[in-house]
Amino acid sequence: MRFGNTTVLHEVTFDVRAGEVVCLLGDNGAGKSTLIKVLSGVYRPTSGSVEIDGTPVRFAGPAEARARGIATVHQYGGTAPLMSIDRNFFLGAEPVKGIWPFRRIDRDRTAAESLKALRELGLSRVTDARQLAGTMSGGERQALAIARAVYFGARLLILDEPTSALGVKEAALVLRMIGTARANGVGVVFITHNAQHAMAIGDRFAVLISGAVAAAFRRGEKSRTEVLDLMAGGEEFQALTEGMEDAHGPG
Ligand SMILES: Nc1ncnc2c1ncn2[C@@H]1O[C@H](COP(=O)(O)OP(=O)(O)OP(=O)(O)O)[C@@H](O)[C@H]1O
Repeated sequence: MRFGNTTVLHEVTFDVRAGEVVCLLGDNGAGKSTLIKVLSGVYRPTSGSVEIDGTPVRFAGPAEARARGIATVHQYGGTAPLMSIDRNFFLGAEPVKGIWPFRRIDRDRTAAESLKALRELGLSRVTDARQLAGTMSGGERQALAIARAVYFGARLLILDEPTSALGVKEAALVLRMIGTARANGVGVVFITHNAQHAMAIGDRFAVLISGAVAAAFRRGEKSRTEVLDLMAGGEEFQALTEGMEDAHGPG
């Protein structure tokens, strides 16, 4: 993928199968966001191709990618805090009742159906779907966005740093929801800076460095330290912590 004279992605071969979680790791500026935008139809690749079921596809825009089952959830979940949980869940696909021109959203059905779906998908703390989404925690909002994608039949779910702003329990909730998506046969691309989160859920891993896939491996093939080092942040982090020990002096 080039922008003018700047090549942001090259040598990126990357595949995701149904029912697996592929973690895309990489430091800031490695090209993760650009890759997501290519996969989700925001950018058309200047060379190379995106294939679904082995057939090359060209998306005119994100709506076309969504129509082919590619759902993208960004860091803050894409939920509207001042809308109720059920409206967020259905977002334009609400069941309606009545006959035109008296058609209206069937609020009882949206509330009941979204609550049932969220509970089946593991969001058990939600008891009233008419509550504002803003009353949910950050992790619950992420989980809601993932649950919605699974419910509406996403085949590929792209998660852009869904756990990076969350505490441990909240991150665990999101990781569980990623597991639910996988169990439902959805292919997941999980973008993260957090090697621990990646290793908790990933089946395969790809490390992106300066726009190229520098390493690709399966679960269990590398230790956490090796992964951290690969993520280019690893060596720097070690140097940084060693530097800090020096700064504290002995004892
Ligand atoms: N539209 C563009 N035009 C020119 N350069 C771009 C464009 N978009 C991104 N880049 C450059 O490409 C590189 C990769 O950017 P990208 O946002 O994909 O990285 P990233 O891995 O997602 O980083 P981060 O974790 O910080 O979001 C950066 O050096 C960025 O400046």
